[in-house]
Amino acid sequence: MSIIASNFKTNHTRKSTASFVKEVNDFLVSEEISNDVYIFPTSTSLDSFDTVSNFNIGAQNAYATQKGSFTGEIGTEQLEEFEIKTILIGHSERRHILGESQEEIAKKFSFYSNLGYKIIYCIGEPLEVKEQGIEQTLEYVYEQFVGIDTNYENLILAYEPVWAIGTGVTATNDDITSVHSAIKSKINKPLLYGGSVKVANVRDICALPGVDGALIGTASWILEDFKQIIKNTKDL
Ligand SMILES: O=C[C@H](O)COP(=O)(O)O
Repeated sequence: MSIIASNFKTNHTRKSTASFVKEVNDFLVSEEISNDVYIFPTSTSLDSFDTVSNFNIGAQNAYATQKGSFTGEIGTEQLEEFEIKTILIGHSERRHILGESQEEIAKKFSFYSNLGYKIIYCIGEPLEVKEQGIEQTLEYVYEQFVGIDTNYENLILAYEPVWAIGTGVTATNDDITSVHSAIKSKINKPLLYGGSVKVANVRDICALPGVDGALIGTASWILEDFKQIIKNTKDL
């Protein structure tokens, strides 16, 4: 069954997040949707939300600590206040804009997996690598598994080609299936696709072999679009 996840990135306020989450929850109930749905709000919008069991709220990021002197970061003390047990790790914006190294990412993965968190772990290649071909792409992607326990039971993977994120350029079905089938042949975990997924293409993408759902940014920030995305994949 398709997994649908929304990464709010640096969008929505505490107030708009609360109403968004409530609307999505009501929608899942009224439409009797049993797919797993996730929303990753900003850290400032985390809260104790009242949600059905297949709807989870997660953190976009947190430091590998319970608490301490890590200015600007949050740790498990802040997450546990709201019973958050789900986290995104390895997102390309943290790798490429915020400069997180594979070593730091692996440390974070190890910390949160030891605590049993559900981890959505992101991988994906930049354009210059994609242009070198599928072998180089896979080589690059496999490097992003260094230090990562891919047998971890609470792991979901998300393949997000950097060149497709927020650009409106979705990977072709062939691009997606070739990378997904290669990853799937090595790692037996749910694998989401992310990168310019929207209402118009989510169903086709989620129906591809080796695709277990979608991690969505831009299109998921609009409530009506996110609800439609969930509806379009209800039976997949
Ligand atoms: O985490 C989500 C991805 O970065 C995809 O973002 P996008 O849907 O805006 O391309």
